[in-house]
Amino acid sequence: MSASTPQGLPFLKGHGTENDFVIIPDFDGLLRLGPAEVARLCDRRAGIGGDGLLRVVRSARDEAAAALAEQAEWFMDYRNSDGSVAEMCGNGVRVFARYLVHAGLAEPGPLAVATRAGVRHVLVAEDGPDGTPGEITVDMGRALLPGPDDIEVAVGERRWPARNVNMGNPHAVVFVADLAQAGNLYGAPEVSPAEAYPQGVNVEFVVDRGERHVAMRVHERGSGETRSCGTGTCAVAVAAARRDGLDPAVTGEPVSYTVDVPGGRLVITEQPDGRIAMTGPAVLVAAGVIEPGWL
Ligand SMILES: N[C@@H](CCC[C@H](N)C(=O)O)C(=O)O
Repeated sequence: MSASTPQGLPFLKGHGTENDFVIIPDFDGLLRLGPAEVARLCDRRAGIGGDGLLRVVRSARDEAAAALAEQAEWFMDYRNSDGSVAEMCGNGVRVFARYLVHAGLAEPGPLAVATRAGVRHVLVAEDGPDGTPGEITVDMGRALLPGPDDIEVAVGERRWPARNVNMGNPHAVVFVADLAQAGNLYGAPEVSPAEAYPQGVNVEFVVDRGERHVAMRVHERGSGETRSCGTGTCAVAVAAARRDGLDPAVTGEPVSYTVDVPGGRLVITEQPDGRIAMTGPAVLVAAGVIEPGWL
């Protein structure tokens, strides 16, 4: 038995600040989606198209999440568009929560989602009276700021020092004078020392827009340049706060940054206990059926 029907495999398409995903409901974990199948589905010309894929499966039905099943009924099996697996996706988890509510699998309000980085607690706001979808806030956990201190990112002849921030997945955050300095980002920026990121890295380029307000571009591991990265915005907010001499653990006061991305805006708040809340939109745009036999 598979998640396919005789008519084909149901899918949806959604995005969070234009970081877009193919959503595959596979509640009982019956599908075998390897890297090649994921890359085909995410192909923007020959497939559905997306920066990544979200497989919706009961935690108890996937060995990667079975241990979390008591805490979170649903597991977000996230893959990058090249088919690689990543620990966490901040925009993806908002879209995932939107799907659960849309499908009647969860109510608006608090909701737990299992991810490879652990359980994430999500708050889905009620839709507005005019039907405008409510924003979604995610407790993204704590940032780790591991060494080394000598990380450098290079694009062409330009080099910058970078901050290593781990949000469950790895990030290198670079402050630049102008976002255009990152170039076309058709290829991955060079990051050194390579040993700092044995599994690859997401790279954020950041400029200041105002007080506690920054803008960024991102080159994502496994997906290339995208129009947003939720975990990246959290990494950027923490790196910007430390650069600005702000640490909620020291002051006892939460610190918020507005982070603009090419696809929209996210608000990131770090609490004195180090937990980071990300608030932003999530949109479902289409639903359909993949032709039987195509995949
Ligand atoms: N777009 C995501 C991050 C997706 C995973 C990333 N490409 C990685 O490989 O770590 C987000 O919104 O956080």
